[in-house]
Amino acid sequence: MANQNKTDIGLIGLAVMGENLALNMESKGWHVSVYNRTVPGVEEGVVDRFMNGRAKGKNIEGFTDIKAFVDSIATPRKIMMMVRAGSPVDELMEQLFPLLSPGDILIDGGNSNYEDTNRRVELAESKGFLFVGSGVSGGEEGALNGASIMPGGSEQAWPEVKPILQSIAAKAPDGTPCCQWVGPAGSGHFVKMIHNGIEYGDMQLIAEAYWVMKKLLDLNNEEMADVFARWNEGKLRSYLIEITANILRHKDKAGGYLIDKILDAAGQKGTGKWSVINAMELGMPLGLIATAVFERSLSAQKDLRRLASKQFQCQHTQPIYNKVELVKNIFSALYASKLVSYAQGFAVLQRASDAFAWHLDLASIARMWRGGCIIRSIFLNDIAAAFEATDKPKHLLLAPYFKEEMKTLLPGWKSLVAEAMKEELPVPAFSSALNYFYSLTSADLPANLVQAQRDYFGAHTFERKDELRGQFFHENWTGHGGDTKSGTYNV
Ligand SMILES: NC(=O)C1=CN([C@@H]2O[C@H](COP(=O)(O)OP(=O)(O)OC[C@H]3O[C@@H](n4cnc5c(N)ncnc54)[C@H](OP(=O)(O)O)[C@@H]3O)[C@@H](O)[C@H]2O)C=CC1
Ligand SMILES: O=C(CO)[C@H](O)[C@H](O)COP(=O)(O)O
Repeated sequence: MANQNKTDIGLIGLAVMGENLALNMESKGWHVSVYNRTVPGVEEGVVDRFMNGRAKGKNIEGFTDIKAFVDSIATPRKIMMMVRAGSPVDELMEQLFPLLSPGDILIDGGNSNYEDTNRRVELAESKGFLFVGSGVSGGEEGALNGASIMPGGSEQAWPEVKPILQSIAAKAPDGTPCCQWVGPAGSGHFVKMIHNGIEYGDMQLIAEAYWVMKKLLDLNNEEMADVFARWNEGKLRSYLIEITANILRHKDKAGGYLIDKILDAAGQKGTGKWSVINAMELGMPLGLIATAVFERSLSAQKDLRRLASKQFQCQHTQPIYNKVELVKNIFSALYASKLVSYAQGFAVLQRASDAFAWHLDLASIARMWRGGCIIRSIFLNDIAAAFEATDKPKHLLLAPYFKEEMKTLLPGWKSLVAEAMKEELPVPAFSSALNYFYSLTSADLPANLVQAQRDYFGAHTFERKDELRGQFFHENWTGHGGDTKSGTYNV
């Protein structure tokens, strides 16, 4: 009786994601309470605008008082927060704690840092509540019609939240919901962070493909849109390739193409940077995503680039390339580099899973990303299949299918990078991926010299090829050093 007339779920934060998720939930038959803070003179009337606008006539209750909002929800309460990541989540939790009952569930659907989520899961559980840190991807459209949802944290909460979260998730082509339990603590947000890092990589790679077509082939926007649209029918079929074709065709209200009027200074909200920081912490190479992050940073230094461009005139020859052949090579560079990026990203997930005992199911993660999210693409099926194989690959690029793909793509890929370098045209992600591939496939690397240098100046020791691994040696390189060695730990 206590739950009579109460709502099924509460949602806090009526910005683009929260508003659309609330409507999505309602459309799946859930009775929803919504709340947004009111900041006098700054942020007023958000709830009223929603309730009198898109939520009008729907099974949604709006609240501006947080206690009334909490009281309106059936217990155990499920409250999803879709607010700006960082301190707003902590502030909200502090406001909510005194209003909750034991067993209530908080879901953070924002792009929170996974270490914050680790802490919040512990804090909420210490107070008798459950906490789910869930990545949500899909932007405005996904939030409304089906997102990819990556929940982790208090596992006890999963049976309670599963029906709602899976109902609002996208469905993969085989009908499975793109929402499965990821693992404990902040694992859901870690997975979302790597998803976003891969998103950065995909976007940079597509941007480089666009740039080569524009600068070396002199293709116009419609011609480039045709190429992307054609690629979207094949192995590169993906949401980002599809929207790139649409973006290139989009006309500005004032005339001309909008793409040509957008300033080339990219923004970033942190998840790409965190991916790289965490990969470094785990000792894992994530060079393609790092390159994508740094390229956004360099793009933002527009004034400096403008100045530098006047002092070093880059030498582009006239476009004399064979269009068909160059477009084929761009395809090879894009597809092969994308494979490298996903291989790097999944390797970081595996390392994090091992380091934090999360037991991540990489195939399930790949399947979850097939629908709803920004990086959804056809080739995630092949990635899932590779991780599901009985003979699990040590590295994604060593899975039989991808190994053959790389062999086919390599000639066009390296030719494209060489051509672009000669033309002084930046293709940092294509070349970062190629260098990674060359290093990965080199049994020998010049790191012997790095080790010698470290030992020469700091007695950091080295292992020898002619001795068993794990034994560390120091050489008295100058004849006047001592025998004392530095520690052999790696940080
Ligand atoms: N936009 C996107 O494509 C995606 C966003 N996300 C994540 O979802 C979350 C919501 O994103 P989005 O909808 O884009 O909007 P924003 O990231 O702009 O977040 C705005 C919301 O946060 C609320 N907020 C900000 N500060 C506070 C605070 N101190 N206390 C309470 N509420 C606060 C705002 O309330 P107010 O209106 O009062 O300012 C508003 O409801 C973010 O974590 C974002 O990273 C995830 C996937 C995709
Ligand atoms: O999470 C997302 C999609 O999955 C967001 O769109 C993401 O915040 C975009 O990141 P950035 O602003 O750093 O480009």
